[in-house]
Amino acid sequence: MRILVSDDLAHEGIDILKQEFDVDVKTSLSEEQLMEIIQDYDALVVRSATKVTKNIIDKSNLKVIGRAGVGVDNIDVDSATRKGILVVNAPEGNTIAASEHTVALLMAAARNIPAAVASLKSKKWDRKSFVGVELRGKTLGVVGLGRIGKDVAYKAIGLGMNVLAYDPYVIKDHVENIHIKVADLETVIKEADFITFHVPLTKTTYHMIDKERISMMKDKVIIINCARGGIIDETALYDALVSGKVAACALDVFEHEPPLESPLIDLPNVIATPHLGASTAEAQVNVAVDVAKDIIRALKGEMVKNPVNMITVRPEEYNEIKPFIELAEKMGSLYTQLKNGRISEVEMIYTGKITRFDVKPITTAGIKGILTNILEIPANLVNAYFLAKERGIKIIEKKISKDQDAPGNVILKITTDKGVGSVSGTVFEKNEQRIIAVDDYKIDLIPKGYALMSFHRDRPGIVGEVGNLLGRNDINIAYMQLGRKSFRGEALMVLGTDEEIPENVLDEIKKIKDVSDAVFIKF
Ligand SMILES: NC(=O)C1=CN([C@@H]2O[C@H](COP(=O)(O)OP(=O)(O)OC[C@H]3O[C@@H](n4cnc5c(N)ncnc54)[C@H](O)[C@@H]3O)[C@@H](O)[C@H]2O)C=CC1
Ligand SMILES: O=C(O)C(=O)COP(=O)(O)O
Repeated sequence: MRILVSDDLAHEGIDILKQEFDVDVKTSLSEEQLMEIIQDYDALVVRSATKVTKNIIDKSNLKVIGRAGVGVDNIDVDSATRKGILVVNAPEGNTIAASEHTVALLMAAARNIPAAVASLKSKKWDRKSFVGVELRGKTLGVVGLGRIGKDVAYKAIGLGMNVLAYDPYVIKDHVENIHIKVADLETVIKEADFITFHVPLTKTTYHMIDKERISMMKDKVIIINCARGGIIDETALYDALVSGKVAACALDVFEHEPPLESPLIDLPNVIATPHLGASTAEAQVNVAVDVAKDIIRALKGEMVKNPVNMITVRPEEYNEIKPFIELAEKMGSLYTQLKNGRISEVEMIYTGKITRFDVKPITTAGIKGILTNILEIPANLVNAYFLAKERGIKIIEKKISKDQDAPGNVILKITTDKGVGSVSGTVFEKNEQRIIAVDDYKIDLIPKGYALMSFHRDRPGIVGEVGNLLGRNDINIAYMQLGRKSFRGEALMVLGTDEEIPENVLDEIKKIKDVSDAVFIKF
């Protein structure tokens, strides 16, 4: 397998990748250049410079895209997800670097440090022009209270600041215990003397600070943005810096990078660094190593640590749910091999001890199994939900957790325009997977290898007739299962076979008296 690294990555990460796979490092490629070579690679590793566009993704045969850092706004994650390409990032390794850079910018802006340095270096001894403001006792507004925002808040509290934060996704009580006051966005921007941003760039956060919101801020506010350009409308910010509404701002990030044409960087009250938040020796090693390890896990088909577009399984739960993930996929695949019809709803019902866990990965695997036989695009655990949603399939997940000590059971119920059908499965001790029912037929089937499933009316001799026919065609029977609704009533026969059953033999089976259907199943 081949890996392309298209941005600067610390050699510690590249060394890890090289131990397992072929690695090429080619940086500063244009979209066209990347499109020309991307088909040759299974994995792509980027930082923020490479824009991983839909065009690149569509051209690629990538299995995984790794982001050595946090923000994935330079990757078209939706296009990757649709194609079943896993996206991973390295969200922990640069928290401290970004948080320390934020504090550095905060202090530099409060004390006019860059301008004062430049003045002295131009041989001027000017002390009057650079009188600053103190941080102690002032209010720092923190927008986005994730890893970096929280760390900045702790540091600000250490500097004697009051912290007022806005993050609609954090639990208020939890952070207020640690002296961070939480409020809505308007209150934060109205009351803060300094405002710092630590939200990802998304459709919701794009231009969340515009002309109107700037007008609500205190006069002479100082703004720090070490998160993403695009969160603040740069034209509105420019006007406010010129008018003096905003006293100063410190920017590490810009809507278009490099921002060499941006009038913002020429303003005297703007401090600007070239996206250096994560650029410390320590952070670069951390993120390169973290992303390299996840790329290797992904290429080896193992569970990754930092998926962006796939459900995470907690490592301590993985061993418990893994056999159910495998089983659910086989149940889904069995269903769509056995029956057809336009699927409108998939319901996964869980009982017994599996209900103690997060079952979403199992549901996803069931959907993957269903879609694998009916879609052109290969379904996998990354795109299964997405593809199902795109086809208008409603997905319901239900846990019936009355007896959490009973063996775990999964029922997959599928509604189509031809009716409702189901497959049930369980996992015994030692992770033995079994399919225990198809519709109302009770069976006990190990979902492995090949099987013939035939529906017939129960009568003496019918099993022998099917067996004989397979024998005549040199198809060996490995095991047999019979499920019937009633004595001499409708029945389902499952014959495990060592060989594949060709179409013509299936047709002959279907012609046997009282056989209503016969399907060859591959697990
Ligand atoms: N300048 C640089 O070099 C670096 C910049 N970054 C940027 O910083 C961002 C934050 O990084 P982390 O703290 O590690 O991410 P994180 O995911 O831990 O935190 C982001 C926080 O933003 C919150 N959030 C999301 N949407 C929001 C909204 N509409 N309003 C308010 N809060 C919202 C989330 O609830 C979360 O708590 C990254 O997404 C990245 O864009 C990260 C590292 C380095
Ligand atoms: O991790 C992030 O989100 C960053 O913005 C860091 O970007 P970089 O890897 O230094 O180009």
